[in-house]
Amino acid sequence: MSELPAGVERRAFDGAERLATRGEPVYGEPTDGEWRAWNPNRSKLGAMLELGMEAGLEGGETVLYLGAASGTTVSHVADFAGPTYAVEFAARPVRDLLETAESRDRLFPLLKDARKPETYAHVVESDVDVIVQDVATRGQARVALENRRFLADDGRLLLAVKARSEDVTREPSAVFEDVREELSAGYEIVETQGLEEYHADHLGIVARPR
Ligand SMILES: C[S@@+](CC[C@H](N)C(=O)[O-])C[C@H]1O[C@@H](n2cnc3c(N)ncnc32)[C@H](O)[C@@H]1O
Repeated sequence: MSELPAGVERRAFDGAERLATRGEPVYGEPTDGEWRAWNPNRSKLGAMLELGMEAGLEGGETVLYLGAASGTTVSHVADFAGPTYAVEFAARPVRDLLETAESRDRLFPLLKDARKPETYAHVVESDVDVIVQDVATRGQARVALENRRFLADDGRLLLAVKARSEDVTREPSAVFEDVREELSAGYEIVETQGLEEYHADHLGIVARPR
């Protein structure tokens, strides 16, 4: 089991041990004082941590988060990380994301398309420590490759691949194999693990830039 980053703890909520961060609640999750439970069923990164994947997070990192939606996961990230740039291209969830960011001064929502990194390259600092990606769109490997330019040489990609977003008709394992293959053009894969305990047909990938 890899260690949890500083600022993420296992704590008891109603008698059950759960991951938790400190911050304002966002999606109706249980709280205990300033701690809020991190629901792995609603968060691929939460599932990756729950499963003990080698995310390499220590806390305080600079993060580029792709596919932030309304902020369920990125709010937890901004609770323990440093500057957290949250890219989401759908206007509606970004409205909620902006609200989430009000109580988090290290969270920077960006209404941008993750396939067009040149449109936010002037905002996101270079050499980020971590890219977290959960875009649920076709071309997930390409998105990771195109955003690699932001990642420090010793940085990490924490990627959740949704098989059905690539092709609903194919076997997830075949889709995952293709994604791994395509990713290898720019990344060395450190670890993969199926997330099905929490998210059907999703693969968690930890990778380093080549
Ligand atoms: C599964 S949801 C993300 C959930 C979120 N990561 C969480 O855990 O709270 C996928 C999101 O990716 C967004 N998305 C898909 N393609 C995108 C793109 N090219 N650029 C930015 N966001 C994208 C969708 O609008 C959607 O909100």
